[in-house]
Amino acid sequence: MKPVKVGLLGLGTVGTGVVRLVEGHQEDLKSQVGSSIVIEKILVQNKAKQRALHIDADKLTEDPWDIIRDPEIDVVVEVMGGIADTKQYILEALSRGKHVVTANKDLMALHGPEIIAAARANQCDVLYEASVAGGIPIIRTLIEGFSSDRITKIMGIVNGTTNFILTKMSNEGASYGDVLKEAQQLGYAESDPTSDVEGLDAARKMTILSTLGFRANVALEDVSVKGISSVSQDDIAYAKRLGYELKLLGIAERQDDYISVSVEPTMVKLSHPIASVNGVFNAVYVYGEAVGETMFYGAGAGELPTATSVVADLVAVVKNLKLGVNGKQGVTAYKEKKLKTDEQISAKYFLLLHVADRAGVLARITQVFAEHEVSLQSVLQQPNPHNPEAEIIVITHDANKAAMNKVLRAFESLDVIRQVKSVYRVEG
Ligand SMILES: NC(=O)C1=CN([C@@H]2O[C@H](COP(=O)(O)OP(=O)(O)OC[C@H]3O[C@@H](n4cnc5c(N)ncnc54)[C@H](OP(=O)(O)O)[C@@H]3O)[C@@H](O)[C@H]2O)C=CC1
Ligand SMILES: N[C@@H](CC=O)C(=O)O
Repeated sequence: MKPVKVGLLGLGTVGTGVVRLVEGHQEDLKSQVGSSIVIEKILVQNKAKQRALHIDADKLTEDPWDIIRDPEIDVVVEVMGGIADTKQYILEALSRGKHVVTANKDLMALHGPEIIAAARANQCDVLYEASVAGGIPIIRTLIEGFSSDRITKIMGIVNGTTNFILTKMSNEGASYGDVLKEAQQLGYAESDPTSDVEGLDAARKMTILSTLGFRANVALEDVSVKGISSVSQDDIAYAKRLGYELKLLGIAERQDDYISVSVEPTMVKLSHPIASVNGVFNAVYVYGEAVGETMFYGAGAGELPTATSVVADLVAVVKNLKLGVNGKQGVTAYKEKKLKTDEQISAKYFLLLHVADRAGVLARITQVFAEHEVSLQSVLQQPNPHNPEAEIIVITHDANKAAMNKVLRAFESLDVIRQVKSVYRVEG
């Protein structure tokens, strides 16, 4: 078979890893697919920029159409990021019969169905394994490994930057700002790290995972999102004292065909395997009705881990080329989603309340929970280290989200409560 020619859009953290793997593992790749894989041209923003790798100058271009419109290019690998321009390049590449591999979760979460339909119409592959959980092959696992099962829960640490930050805050007492800078230097964070710390990156990944896992048309706006920017050292310390780690979790659940998807900082019981997933590592816990509990673990971001997923997709495209089956994989039709109401969403909650330190306070607070039928697992009252008043820590039993919201609204007008300091979901 003649060499397969690749046009690479982007030569940053991930693009550099892709070049290293394709060049460094060339013989091994060739032995798997029967032809060499050649990176023919590379799109960058600035050809004059110093690069971590030596690349022949004539391979670099600042004009995307040099790649998209080149009839010699068989596969476009998109690792430049962004949405509007990238979508245009990918759709044009597909219309010209080129296969596409992308690491772009922003694009796939928003426009995945349209891009996949365009690929199918042109009998092309569009593969996006690296878009979720970096080096963990979770997308292929959900599509193929779970094809015989019915998944009811997908829960994961799917953002490496925030897990890196929370781990360093928890284990080393490091400051949020310093660790975020370190994550940026290590190439983990998005070009605008707001999408990492505010949970949007994780929400995009959970949109992709829940669409594939539940085989339903979940959209980004269906995901309720809260990030970690308001998590304090105090919250982390309390979590630890009570036997939990605070993690940014994506949680997708299905019950009787009703779905909920959220991203939120969550107290995870230390005995749950997700609690010990640290640093830039990601983990995705999947519960299938038949298989029971499973968990997939690995590096969630960074040059080579992410590049392994991109290059594995490239290998899959070339194998499909050999078999003449491009554009024929994947789920052909997703079910119309049904979203759970707040009354149908059930979880345990942790609350940290700053309260007046006087007789009867605890009774008035527990009364509010009782009025809304939220039952309590544990209640702890102690002096508040920051002022002369007191703190109450409550962990509820499973409660529906609507009832919890009513409790929180009632607390706004309860004079004995000075401040609802923190509210977190609890898992495990
Ligand atoms: N970093 C990671 O760990 C992971 C990243 N991803 C995704 O992979 C993609 C790439 O991420 P990453 O490698 O970190 O990004 P970087 O910012 O490190 O690299 C982006 C690359 O694309 C080029 N580029 C960006 N915009 C343009 C443009 N408009 N025209 C031409 N070239 C452009 C840049 O050129 P130049 O070099 O000249 O600036 C650079 O080479 C993103 O979608 C990201 O979300 C997915 C999983 C993990
Ligand atoms: N910024 C992302 C990169 C990988 O998707 C993360 O931190 O997980």
